[in-house]
Amino acid sequence: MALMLTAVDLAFGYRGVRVGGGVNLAIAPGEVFCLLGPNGCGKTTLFRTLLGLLPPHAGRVELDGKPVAAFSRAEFARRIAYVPQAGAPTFPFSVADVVLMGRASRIATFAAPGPADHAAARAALATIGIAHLAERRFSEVSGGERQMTLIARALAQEPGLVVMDEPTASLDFGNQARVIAQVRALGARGIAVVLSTHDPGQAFACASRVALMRRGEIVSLGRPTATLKPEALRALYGVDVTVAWLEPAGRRVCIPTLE
Ligand SMILES: Nc1ncnc2c1ncn2[C@@H]1O[C@H](COP(=O)(O)OP(=O)(O)OP(=O)(O)O)[C@@H](O)[C@H]1O
Repeated sequence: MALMLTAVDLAFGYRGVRVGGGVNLAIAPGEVFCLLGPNGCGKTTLFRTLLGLLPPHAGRVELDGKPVAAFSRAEFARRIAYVPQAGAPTFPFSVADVVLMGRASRIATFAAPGPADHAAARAALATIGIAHLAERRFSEVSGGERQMTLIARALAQEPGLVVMDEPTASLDFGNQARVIAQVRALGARGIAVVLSTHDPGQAFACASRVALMRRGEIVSLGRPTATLKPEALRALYGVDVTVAWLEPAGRRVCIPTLE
């Protein structure tokens, strides 16, 4: 399902606390949009506002030209999935049950999940490569495995767009690569992804566009090669950065230049 998420002159924050503003965005169908910025700059707060979980302080968020507030949560969830930062879990469900919960917006009230829902959940587990965890308790798998489970849940939802808040945080080297490959695969299947990360190199690996956020404002936005310049990254993070084309990888990489 191709859809378009837009933010117009958006200001965002918490009750009585403005975190950022002046945000204008249009996420196109199937694009991978990466948000970079230092700790505390407002990435999560912006995402929660785009998802309609926090009311805008000013401006508006629209989905296919309609205000997000005009959608019921179920209508919204059939279009947009959210992969939050994997926090400490409290519920004693199995991994398979958590993934099946991604189907909730597609199941009639009071109805049980049907064969198509179980099949979608199984397919999502297999795509993410965690079918072997299906019967384990969500509260007893590792932080990385929980993150992979939440990504599988988003896939089972069959959305047009997935918002992922630092999806590679707490993942080991291999799982980071698998998640970024999965992000690329979603984009290739026409599912848009909006993700935040602390690794600018990941934007080169998967993003069609990247935005740099500083103190709640987007200070630069464009294609990764045009936006992720050493000077811009230095201004953003306060460290010297080397950006270089790495022939064997077939893409640019980005590393801090240590003194
Ligand atoms: N519930 C809240 N009420 C008030 N202020 C909050 C709340 N949650 C976060 N903040 C503040 O909002 C600002 C932006 O936080 P946010 O979590 O959006 O940053 P972030 O860019 O996602 O950070 P990180 O990269 O560390 O995850 C911070 O100053 C934070 O302290």
